[in-house]
Amino acid sequence: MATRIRPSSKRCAVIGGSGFLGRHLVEKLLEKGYTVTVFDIRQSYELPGVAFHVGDLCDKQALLTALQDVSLVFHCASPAPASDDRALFQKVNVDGTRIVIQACQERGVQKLVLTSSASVVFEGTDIKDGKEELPYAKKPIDYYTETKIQQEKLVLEACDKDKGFLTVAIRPHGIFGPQDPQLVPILVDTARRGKMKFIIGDGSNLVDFTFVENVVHGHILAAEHLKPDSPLCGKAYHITNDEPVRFWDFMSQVLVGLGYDAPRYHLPYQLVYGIALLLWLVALLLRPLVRIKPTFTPMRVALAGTHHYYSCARAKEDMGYRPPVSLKEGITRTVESYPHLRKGV
Ligand SMILES: NC(=O)C1=CN([C@@H]2O[C@H](COP(=O)(O)OP(=O)(O)OC[C@H]3O[C@@H](n4cnc5c(N)ncnc54)[C@H](O)[C@@H]3O)[C@@H](O)[C@H]2O)C=CC1
Ligand SMILES: CC(C)CCC[C@@H](C)[C@H]1CC[C@H]2C3=C(CC[C@]12C)[C@@]1(C)CCC(=O)C[C@@H]1CC3
Repeated sequence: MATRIRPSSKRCAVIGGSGFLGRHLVEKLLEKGYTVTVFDIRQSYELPGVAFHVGDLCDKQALLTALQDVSLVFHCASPAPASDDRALFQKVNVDGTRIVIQACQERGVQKLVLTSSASVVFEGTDIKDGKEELPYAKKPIDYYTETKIQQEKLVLEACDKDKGFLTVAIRPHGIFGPQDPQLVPILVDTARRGKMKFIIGDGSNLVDFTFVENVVHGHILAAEHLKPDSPLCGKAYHITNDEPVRFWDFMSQVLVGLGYDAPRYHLPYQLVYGIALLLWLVALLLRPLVRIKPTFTPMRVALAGTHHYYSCARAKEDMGYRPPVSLKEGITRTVESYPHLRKGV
């Protein structure tokens, strides 16, 4: 009788592996002896031993080809939050994630680890030491968050021990580190245009910024602890640096590290949020004629002016998570990795 040979548990695929988090994850997986396939709409680098499949995750056939003999899938693909494109978020994060789940099941993949976001519970008001039990945001702050909620629900509901298909969601927050295309580049661009002089609110709001290697560590721990009898099945986990920091202190440390002045003048939060909302509406109305991309979007202003930090006690308890890199060390390594963004360069 022919027996089906299960693929090795060290054969994995990283969907979105050409991105910021994806690439760091791929490098660490290789270091740990995994065989890695990357599936992404673009190929942004080359690495010996990594098989690249360029394709759209909405294309099931392309996914089925890439997932052959793979037992573990990390899904960390998403359109960038800044794209603010409702149809694209729906297509990739929701419809595309359904296709990822189907392709995994058809290919006999045993474990699916989703990169979700701690923002799935954020509605623009303070969250202090937020636990995973917090309800999903009823009024998500933007289309990106709205579809990340639906994506996470789809993946967690697909967990089925009887069918041998296990799922878990990692919720990182404010990922930063070398090669990040978002946080530091946007910050420096705003500073170069003379717009980083102001602190929104009183500057005392605490938030999580998480070094990318810690987020990678959380993903790999989750994959390795995800077993039929483990508490991880079908659950979400916050992965943070476990060192909440004042939003404006973090911004100032990065800016000063790169030779720019720290923001100094305070502006009332409600006023800036109102202006950002107005600009966003104007940009939306003018979209058929001209594409305007405001720097201070309502989402960014809300993130800059409220408390939003999360407890990672569940990850500590269930998978022994401890952040390997401190915030101080993470900031130093990040600043050193952007010599081209230094003031005057
Ligand atoms: N950067 C952050 O602060 C946070 C990010 N996340 C999540 O982490 C994940 C990774 O984010 P980053 O690395 O920051 O973003 P990124 O933009 O650097 O990487 C995303 C990757 O997904 C790929 N992709 C997009 N659409 C695709 C499609 N249709 N088919 C195949 N590949 C596609 C992109 O080409 C890109 O390489 C995302 O799911 C994001 O929602 C969660 C919390 C915070
Ligand atoms: C212009 C300034 C007020 C702010 C500049 C920095 C911002 C670009 C970043 C500060 C917090 C970041 C953040 C994200 C993107 C970049 C920031 C807004 C996310 C929205 C990325 C995707 C997520 O899932 C949540 C993140 C929260 C923090």
